[in-house]
Amino acid sequence: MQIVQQQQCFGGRQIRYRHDSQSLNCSMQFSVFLPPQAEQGPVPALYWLSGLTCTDDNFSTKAGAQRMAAMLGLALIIPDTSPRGEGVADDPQGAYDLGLGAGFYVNATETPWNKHYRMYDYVLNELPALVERELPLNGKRAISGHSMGGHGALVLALRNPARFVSVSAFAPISHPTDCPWGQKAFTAYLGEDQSAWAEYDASLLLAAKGCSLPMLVDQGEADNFLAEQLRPEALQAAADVDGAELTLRLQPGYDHSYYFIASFIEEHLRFHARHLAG
Ligand SMILES: N[C@@H](CCC(=O)N[C@@H](CS)C(=O)NCC(=O)O)C(=O)O
Repeated sequence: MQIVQQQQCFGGRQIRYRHDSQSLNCSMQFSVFLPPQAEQGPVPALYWLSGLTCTDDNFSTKAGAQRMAAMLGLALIIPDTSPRGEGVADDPQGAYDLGLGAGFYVNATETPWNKHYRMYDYVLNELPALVERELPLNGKRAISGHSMGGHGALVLALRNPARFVSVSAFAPISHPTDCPWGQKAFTAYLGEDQSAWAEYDASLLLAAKGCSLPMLVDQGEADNFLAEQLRPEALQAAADVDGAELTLRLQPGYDHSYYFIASFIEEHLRFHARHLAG
């Protein structure tokens, strides 16, 4: 992997890398924050998955996570939200919620998407193997994300609890099989047969399998997408069935933006650092 850009930040380093991804079959960029502690020895990592229309840049420049990550000694690993580049399929209408910037963290099975859209494998396997080989990371991982990325974080953790110590989300798409964003993306990427969709629905996964990981979810009550797209009550109902360790907090007045994320990221970082230290 090659360094594209590098800045000092809170005594650590904010770095953007480019590499050839085998799972996505294209060249990809991702960003990393290495805290000052990484100069002394390997540190744990928080993976951050962004939402629709984002790249690795949104979280890096808008969330203000680096100050607290530097204090806590946490690395931040920030992938892009879809495969990119020439030859990578996009929505023919150029919609923001399908194709580029909208990979939904699934392994697509339908053409033309199945050539590149394998973000599930990328985030679960390829990216951790790469950064843990190349960077001073100790192999302990937590995962978080926003909206589509909150969905990705929950699904990855619920399906692979041994890979992560904790999971959190901001305004996650909690029940994608039952909302317009999820139904549109899953129909395109996974096909009409809805039996394949359940593996990528956090509420269905939680109801079916339970979860032993600590889960923290923040949701703004003034979020325009709350009722139609995000459905946190479905996640809460699933957690209630098996007594999963979910803390769902409704935050009055907050919308869907990075101002909301910036307001609560410190608490999420402290939550993950507590579990990563154990
Ligand atoms: N209104 C937006 C919907 C997409 C959106 O809200 N994206 C969220 C994630 S779901 C985001 O983080 N946007 C980028 C940003 O705020 O920096 C649009 O049409 O572009």
